[in-house]
Amino acid sequence: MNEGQIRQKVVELARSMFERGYATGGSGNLSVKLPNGHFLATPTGSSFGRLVAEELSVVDIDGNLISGKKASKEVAFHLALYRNNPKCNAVVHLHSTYLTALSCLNNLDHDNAIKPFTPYYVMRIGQMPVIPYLKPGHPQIAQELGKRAADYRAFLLANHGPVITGVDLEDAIDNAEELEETAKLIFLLKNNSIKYLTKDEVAELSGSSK
Ligand SMILES: O=C(O)[C@@H](O)C(=O)COP(=O)(O)O
Ligand SMILES: [Zn+2]
Repeated sequence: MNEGQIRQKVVELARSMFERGYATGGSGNLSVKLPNGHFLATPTGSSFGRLVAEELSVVDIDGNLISGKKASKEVAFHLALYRNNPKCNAVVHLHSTYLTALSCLNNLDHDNAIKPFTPYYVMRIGQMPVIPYLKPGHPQIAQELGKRAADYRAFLLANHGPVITGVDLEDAIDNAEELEETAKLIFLLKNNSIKYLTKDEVAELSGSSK
């Protein structure tokens, strides 16, 4: 895909997420690596439902604005993920309802916020570490994500929401949507005794990609 096609894809997929309730208002941001090594990112304050292809921000790996509107306040953490994980070619950050609700719970396991109970969580995400609460836009979020970038595909920002990566934009969005559905199941199942996957069942799935 050339840059023009990638811009159209960003607008179309972001709108689809907005229309299906994965993003609301002006919350969230996303970015994708361009063929020339720059990054296309959503402008700060933009809504996933109303992105304009020509207005998307282009930044270099150091966060310098190359063209378009001022980039998301979280662009530094997107870049930290690209810098530290060569397999990462797209990043999505959401305030999706169930993952954000999960991010507000006390006593989360900070190594893995979701104990596996469905195979697709293991295949798509594996483990999701929790990043202690920091104000949105805080530069330390980038440091915390950068340290863990090579080992995980998704992260939960405490009292804030998820950050999900992918090998391309579709992959990152599919990961995000499936992760949100997994979080929804946690709340649906909350008064029931969950049969978690056993260590052997998780091990059997861990080698398989989605
Ligand atoms: O929660 C926040 O303020 C940001 O993390 C966010 O989701 C939207 O910020 P922008 O991408 O700068 O609009
Ligand atoms: Zn946010």
